[in-house]
Amino acid sequence: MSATQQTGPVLRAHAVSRTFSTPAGDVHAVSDVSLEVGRGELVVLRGTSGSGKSTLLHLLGGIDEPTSGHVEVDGERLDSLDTAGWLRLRTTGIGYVLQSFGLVPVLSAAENVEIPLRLLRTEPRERDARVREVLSTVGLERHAHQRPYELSGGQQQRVGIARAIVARPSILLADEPTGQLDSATAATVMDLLHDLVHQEGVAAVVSTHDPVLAARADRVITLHDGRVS
Ligand SMILES: Nc1ncnc2c1ncn2[C@@H]1O[C@H](COP(=O)(O)OP(=O)(O)OP(=O)(O)O)[C@@H](O)[C@H]1O
Repeated sequence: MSATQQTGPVLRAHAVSRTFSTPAGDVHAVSDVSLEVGRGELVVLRGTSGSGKSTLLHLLGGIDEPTSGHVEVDGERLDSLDTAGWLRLRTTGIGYVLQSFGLVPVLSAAENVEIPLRLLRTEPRERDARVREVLSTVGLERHAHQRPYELSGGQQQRVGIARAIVARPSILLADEPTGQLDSATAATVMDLLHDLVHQEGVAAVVSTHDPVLAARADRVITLHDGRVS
């Protein structure tokens, strides 16, 4: 089913749990979490360090598998996808924004942003037009040819966000995307995420420790010892 045909929540987690077996015993990182996120909705995940935010984001994005429960993206269960379905989801279904930006240092801003479109073998003219469009959306049209080291932290994260949305994903996941930024820059990046989510109609889940940033969300979910509190 295509993203545009989907009318219900884009992202659904059904009673997901993730337990890690360690030499010191089982760690219940996420316990029985259910949530639904709709198109154009920005949900912030809050919680103290170790409360399970990263683990839950990994489960929502299919980077890790739940010990029990399941996740649906655009109505499809992640645990039922075949290889082709999985590739489609990883290239066009989910965009990730990383705390450390994750940019390729030898590539320009535009070349970093176009990576997902190259993987999708998008035709060059269409690719260039979309890259220009998203760089403009994140306010970096005049920095397209600069390498990451020539950009500020906030600008680098804007490149990371542009790369995450360039293939028009249904879902945007961001783990502490402002964790390496000063508070003023963090606020502008969070505002950008908020505007993008509404503009692009993407369902977003963003983790942050910062209550000021959380206030910009449409909805806040707080985790405590792996459970929604
Ligand atoms: N691969 C793993 N093996 C064992 N334990 C893990 C693993 N990953 C996470 N944990 C544990 O699961 C719990 C939740 O960790 P998680 O990283 O999800 O928390 P968090 O809320 O994202 O923390 P932070 O805000 O510090 O990033 C912690 O007790 C952590 O030590």
